[in-house]
Amino acid sequence: MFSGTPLKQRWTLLNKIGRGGFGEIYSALDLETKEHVAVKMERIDRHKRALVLENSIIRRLQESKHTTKFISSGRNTEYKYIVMELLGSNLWNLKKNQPNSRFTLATTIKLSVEMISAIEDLHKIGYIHRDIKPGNFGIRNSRRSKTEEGISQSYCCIFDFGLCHKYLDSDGKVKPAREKAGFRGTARYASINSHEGMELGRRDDLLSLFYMIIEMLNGELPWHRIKNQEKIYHSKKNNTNKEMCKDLPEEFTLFFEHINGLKFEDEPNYKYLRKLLTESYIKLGFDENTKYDWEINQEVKSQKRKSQKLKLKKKNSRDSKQIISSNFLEDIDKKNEIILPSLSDNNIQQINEKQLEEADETEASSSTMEVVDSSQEEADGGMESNEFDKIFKMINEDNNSQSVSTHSGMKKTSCKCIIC
Ligand SMILES: Nc1ncnc2c1ncn2[C@@H]1O[C@H](COP(=O)(O)OP(=O)(O)OP(=O)(O)O)[C@@H](O)[C@H]1O
Repeated sequence: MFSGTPLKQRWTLLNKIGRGGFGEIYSALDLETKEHVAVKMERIDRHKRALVLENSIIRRLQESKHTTKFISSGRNTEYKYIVMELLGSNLWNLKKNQPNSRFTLATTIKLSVEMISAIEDLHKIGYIHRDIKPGNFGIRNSRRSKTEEGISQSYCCIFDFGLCHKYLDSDGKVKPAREKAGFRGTARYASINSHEGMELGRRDDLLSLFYMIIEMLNGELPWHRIKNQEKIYHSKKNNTNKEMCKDLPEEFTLFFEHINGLKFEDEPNYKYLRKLLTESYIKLGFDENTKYDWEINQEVKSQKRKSQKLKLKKKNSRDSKQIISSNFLEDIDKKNEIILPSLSDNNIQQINEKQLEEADETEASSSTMEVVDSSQEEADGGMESNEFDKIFKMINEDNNSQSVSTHSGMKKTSCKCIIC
């Protein structure tokens, strides 16, 4: 599909990382900075020009720390494209990888506070999103959490502005609602107003966010398995917010009540919503050091890796000692003369490194490794090491032992130690 020629002689497309209703997203290499970026493409002949709108919104949102950094845009004979900062996983994929496909309260609240700000920033420039869903929020690599100027940026970013709608007129006033506007968005997260074909306003983005929050916490929404849009609408009507919030801190009910009480033209109180969630976060005993779920998973994984490496190291060390001591005993039985491989620290290290590499590969394909208590391992290994040292010491300390190098590089040792 692509000629392989870098876009503007600068960005070489690598892999497809996303595909949506409006286009395709690729990771690409910036030949100038050597950094990876994201490129969103849309066919030039597409009659709905979502990418043009998206381009304009991303550029206007650059003041916000909750969106991707705009890098460039352009077109070739087949495609229009936007080059932007490459984010990490979207929230849908992150949630899917959690146990029971749900986030903890701490992670959900932290993300929600950021998402409220992202939505507020978009509203401030006069647009509503109309497609708030987990696939449209991405996590910024923490490495990039500061701009070149050193300004700290948000961890959670909003993207995909192809369905946005301008709700403010040129005087900054809310445009009057159309009688019938038609359904917009993704059925699972769309507000009831959208199902009823009403003009969507700022409240509707937040109502979609509310559904997202419930889904992040419960794993799924009551209409999760329903495909038919009409049936989803009825399920939303039948499932009261009270029911959905019943096991959650009361702040979630207050959150819903605030947005549900808004009229089309009303401005949501974003600050109040953030405050509600933050209060609940503090009450639950979390603080700024509380980690996101995937960061904890990462730590557990790396702990497992470390323990596994340690376990292998100990095993290798044990094996080499056993080989040496059993060879030693066999040989001295036979002829009062032994041949010891010259296992210098270096050799042992090389063998260990190789086996550790193999272990790493094995681990990459296995997700169910046991966590080993490394402190216990340390103690076990230490004891055997002493036994090993003892035998070696006996050999080395024997005044009568002589050693000569053979042509194969092995040490031929004539031994008269106390064991013999
Ligand atoms: N800047 C980015 N960095 C990393 N991944 C991205 C970026 N932009 C988009 N993606 C990935 O591509 C997916 C689709 O992107 P986007 O939602 O912008 O496309 P779309 O065609 O409008 O999709 P949809 O029709 O599903 O709304 C996202 O869910 C995300 O996983």
